[in-house]
Amino acid sequence: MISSGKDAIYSSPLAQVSDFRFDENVAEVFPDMIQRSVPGYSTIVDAIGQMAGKYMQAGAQLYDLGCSLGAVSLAASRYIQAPGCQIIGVDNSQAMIERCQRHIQAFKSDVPIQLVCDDLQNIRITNAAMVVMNFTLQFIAPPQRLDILQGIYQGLNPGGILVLSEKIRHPSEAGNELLIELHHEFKRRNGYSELEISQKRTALENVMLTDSFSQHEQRLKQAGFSDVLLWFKCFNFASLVAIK
Ligand SMILES: C[S@@+](CC[C@H](N)C(=O)[O-])C[C@H]1O[C@@H](n2cnc3c(N)ncnc32)[C@H](O)[C@@H]1O
Ligand SMILES: O=C(O)C(=O)C[C@]1(C(=O)O)C=C[C@@H](O)C=C1
Repeated sequence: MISSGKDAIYSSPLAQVSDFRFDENVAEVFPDMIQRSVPGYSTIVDAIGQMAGKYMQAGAQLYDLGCSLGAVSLAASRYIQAPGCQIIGVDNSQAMIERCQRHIQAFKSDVPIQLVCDDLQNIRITNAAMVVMNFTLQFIAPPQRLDILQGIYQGLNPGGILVLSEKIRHPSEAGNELLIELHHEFKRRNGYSELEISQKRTALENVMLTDSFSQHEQRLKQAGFSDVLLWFKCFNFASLVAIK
């Protein structure tokens, strides 16, 4: 593993909080940031690996869209047993892809992992037994989300799955506020200050637009998926499996 630091990006008062970007500063502290920000992150990544062990068929591809530092790709590579598989990790952040390459080299995966630095919307999915978007779709402009899911559906082999993890919004205001408060308390317990929590919330406001569970379910069905299941939820973080 290459060295990575502690997330202190929002720890000092900023004159103006700019929109959140997956740049060099974020890439450098990303393992710490995501672990302390997303309840159940390690559980989710490991379970996605287990699903790769079950669903990957001989000669098929797994796409990890918005792969960041490759946590999902590496977890999948530890569980895949089927011969001749390939993992394709895609991210449009150069800083993430460069670090991801170093992580993967350090790990020496048995399954080949190919990295592509591009907008995931330019990637044609083919011969896929599994596609993963682990906290990535939330960063795509809402009008483009259905198109992306349709492309994934078309590129999946019969019986293939999409794992979609997202921060979600509860439809009622009171219910949503409760989930947000529980999430903020999770962050406090992981050492984030009120200033860090509020400045990051501002930074994410325009770039991370969340949908409700039923919006996700409806869109996945509209894209063609025959079954959609919620397999993980903690506060306002959820992970779904959509089966072709
Ligand atoms: C929250 S992180 C994903 C975490 C990662 N999947 C994991 O499990 O550790 C979101 C990632 O999606 C990438 N991303 C956002 N929009 C993208 C796009 N249009 N195309 C490709 N990657 C994108 C970001 O650069 C970032 O690395
Ligand atoms: O920190 C938050 O409040 C988040 O919403 C978490 C979240 C995510 O869901 O992707 C946002 C940005 C960072 O990439 C890490 C985690």
